[in-house]
Amino acid sequence: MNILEKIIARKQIEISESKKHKSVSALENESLFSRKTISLATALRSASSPQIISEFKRKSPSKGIINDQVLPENVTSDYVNAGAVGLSVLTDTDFFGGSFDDFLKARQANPGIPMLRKDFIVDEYQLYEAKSIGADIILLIAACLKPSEIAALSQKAHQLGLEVLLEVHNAEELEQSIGDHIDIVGVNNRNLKTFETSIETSVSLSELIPASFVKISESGLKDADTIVKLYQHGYKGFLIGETFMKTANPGAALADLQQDLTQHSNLNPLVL
Ligand SMILES: O=C(O)c1ccccc1NCC(=O)[C@H](O)[C@H](O)COP(=O)(O)O
Repeated sequence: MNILEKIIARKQIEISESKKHKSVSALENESLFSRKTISLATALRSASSPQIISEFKRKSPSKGIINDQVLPENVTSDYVNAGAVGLSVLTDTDFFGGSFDDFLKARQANPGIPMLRKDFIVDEYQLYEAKSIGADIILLIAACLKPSEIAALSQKAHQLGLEVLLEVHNAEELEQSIGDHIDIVGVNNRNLKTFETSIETSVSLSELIPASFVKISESGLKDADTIVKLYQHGYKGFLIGETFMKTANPGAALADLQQDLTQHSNLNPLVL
């Protein structure tokens, strides 16, 4: 089994346990469920410079513990103050050390910013969970869902007012899974078999993504030069976790990157 298969196998068990403990109606009765969601796609579409989606990530299968010394409410507030366009908070516990509690603390501290529930969504029930904790956007990973499942989960997500980020790793996943039901396309630079990251994945897929989609690049992003290069290939957003989280002050690391981006002389996107 590769890592994604292991995560999904565990996730299925977790979902069936969660369903026993909390019904969909109970999730619908949570106070945040009726909250009006905020669009990340709109914020990205209207931006005229590279935008950072900053991730709260305690650990990962590729790196082990990244940072177990910081609090989600502090880090995410610092991210927002440093100019993040959106927040991504891991809610997977077993592989990433995240939780609903982390998400709720981040949401409570930052009521006015789009937040991605970063998890492995394979069941409609998880969309109700996402809505109940105050998420605005959910992730659908093409590598672990059939195109028909992506379409059905997207439709339900939209009914609940959630946006959909489709994550792809290659051209085949992109061609099979993309459709009008997708709000944002994310290209993940991490090879899930080797864990290596290569921004060439984002570069090569950029021209295959129709211009009508807002696109973001995910994983292994470390510096302004790389972000500007990808911005020139049409990426509007950049999902960054480890580069910030591995420092003692993740918010300050984002502020430094923003400063580097501001000073960058080469910010015009390529006309593709
Ligand atoms: O991060 C991992 O090791 C990982 C392993 C298996 C599946 C997913 C994984 N990461 C999820 C992500 O997509 C990243 O957390 C996100 O793109 C941020 O990446 P990074 O900036 O490299 O932390």
